[in-house]
Amino acid sequence: MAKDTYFPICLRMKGRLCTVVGGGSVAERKIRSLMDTDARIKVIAPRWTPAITKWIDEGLVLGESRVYRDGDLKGSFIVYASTDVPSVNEQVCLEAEQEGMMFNRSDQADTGDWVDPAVVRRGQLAITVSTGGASPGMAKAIQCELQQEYGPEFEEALDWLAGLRVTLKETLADPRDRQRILKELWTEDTIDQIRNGELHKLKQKIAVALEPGGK
Ligand SMILES: C[C@@]1(CC(=O)O)c2cc3[nH]c(cc4nc(cc5[nH]c(cc(n2)[C@H]1CCC(=O)O)[C@@](C)(CC(=O)O)[C@@H]5CCC(=O)O)C(CC(=O)O)=C4CCC(=O)O)c(CCC(=O)O)c3CC(=O)O
Ligand SMILES: NC(=O)C1=CN([C@@H]2O[C@H](COP(=O)(O)OP(=O)(O)OC[C@H]3O[C@@H](n4cnc5c(N)ncnc54)[C@H](O)[C@@H]3O)[C@@H](O)[C@H]2O)C=CC1
Repeated sequence: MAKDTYFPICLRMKGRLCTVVGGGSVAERKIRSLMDTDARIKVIAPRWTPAITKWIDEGLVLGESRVYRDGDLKGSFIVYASTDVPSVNEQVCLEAEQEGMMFNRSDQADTGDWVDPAVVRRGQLAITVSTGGASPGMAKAIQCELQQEYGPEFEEALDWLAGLRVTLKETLADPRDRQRILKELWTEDTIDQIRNGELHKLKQKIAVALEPGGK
């Protein structure tokens, strides 16, 4: 049978309620990932890991210390069914489906609305890897490689690029002018220059392009 092809998008999570049912190592990983965003996070489980306990104590996560009950998902934007009991996960997914909420089922790759990718974050840069459930181990291995290849210098470079874009929008009225200048940046060696911490070389390219009569 043909495999599903998943559609990658980046969701805006600010203020949205995400409910995680289950409090084990998988739930912990899902919550850790949600905590990179400004989502509101609720976890429902009779027992949870020390890391989850700490987040609840710190007020970063709302904890309901009990088994899942029908109706628990009220108000959720997205839902994780992440217990180690398949019949419970099934119930959670059923409620989510009835309520029209998107859900992820941790114990079944091909059930649910999405699968989580492995992510490397460098500030606003998010590099995601997905094998669509075929091999989470491979996704993780590629994530480890990308972590080495794309270090913290990419966060700094992206901050600068974002600022540059804002400035150009403010100072150059014609979008074609902005595009011409920004295209000058992206030559074969730009990524290596960022990697080598040579942001000044990017700044130089922009300065040249901005000169009167510049390229
Ligand atoms: C479908 C998916 C659903 C979902 O969770 O969204 C899913 C499902 C399952 N994972 C299983 C096993 C493992 N998962 C990991 C690791 C990660 N799993 C993640 C995502 C996903 N896992 C989604 C698909 C992603 C994709 O394919 O690209 C990552 C990328 C992100 C994250 O979880 O946030 C995170 C790595 C990144 C990180 O750590 O940051 C490891 C490796 C390890 O832990 O070292 C193992 C053991 C090795 C192995 O099996 O390869 C099992 C089998 C359980 C069993 O055998 O019983 C199932 C259930 C099934 O296959 O049905
Ligand atoms: N998506 C992924 O990356 C992976 C998924 N899995 C799958 O995810 C499942 C969970 O894995 P772990 O977190 O390692 O299990 P775990 O055993 O560490 O944690 C299970 C959690 O579910 C809670 N729970 C049990 N019954 C519940 C109920 N009725 N209501 C609410 N919470 C309940 C437990 O209190 C516990 O917090 C595994 O069974 C496996 O099938 C496993 C490895 C990776």
